[in-house]
Amino acid sequence: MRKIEHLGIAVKDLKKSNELFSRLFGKEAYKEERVEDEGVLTSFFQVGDVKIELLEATAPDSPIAKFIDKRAEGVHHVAFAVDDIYAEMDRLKKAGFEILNDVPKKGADHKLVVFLHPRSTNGVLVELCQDDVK
Ligand SMILES: CC[C@@H](C(=O)O)C(=O)SCCNC(=O)CCNC(=O)[C@H](O)C(C)(C)COP(=O)(O)OP(=O)(O)OC[C@H]1O[C@@H](n2cnc3c(N)ncnc32)[C@H](O)[C@@H]1OP(=O)(O)O
Ligand SMILES: [Co+2]
Repeated sequence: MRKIEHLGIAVKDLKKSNELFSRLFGKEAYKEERVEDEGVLTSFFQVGDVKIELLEATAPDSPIAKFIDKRAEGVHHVAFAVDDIYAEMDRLKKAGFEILNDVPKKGADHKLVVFLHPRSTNGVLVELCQDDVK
């Protein structure tokens, strides 16, 4: 794992949270992107080397809707940049972590992503992302 690539923050209302985080960072989100397969609408802010990904649910069964129902708005996941996602999945599987998807999925902002179940990572949902060159 090279570095923290982004922090994912679950929000109820992306428009309102975009305004709030724009005031916090003193700049606008650089993009918004819908990821239908994850049931989310996202926006991204660049803060130094790290990105902040805001996530609003677009369906009631979206992981973001379930998270906010059970808990509250707030930090939802930590995403780490990797160079070879298959090698990292293999390493983590052998090290006893529970990988949630066998095949990397298309994430937002030109990434291939996989998730580790929070029950295998001290309650923190971990995402691995690799640049999607296609
Ligand atoms: C935009 C694409 C991508 C990117 O490019 O960056 C994204 O970031 S998409 C982000 C949204 N997608 C995901 O989160 C996919 C991975 N998550 C999952 O597969 C599921 O959310 C889950 C982690 C397997 C949980 O699903 P499920 O078992 O159906 O939900 P429950 O609500 O029943 O929760 C079970 C259990 O897990 C706890 N939980 C859920 N989410 C989190 C979380 N983000 N961090 C920590 N813990 C989490 C939840 O509280 C339950 O715990 P208990 O109540 O103690 O059983
Ligand atoms: Co993410």
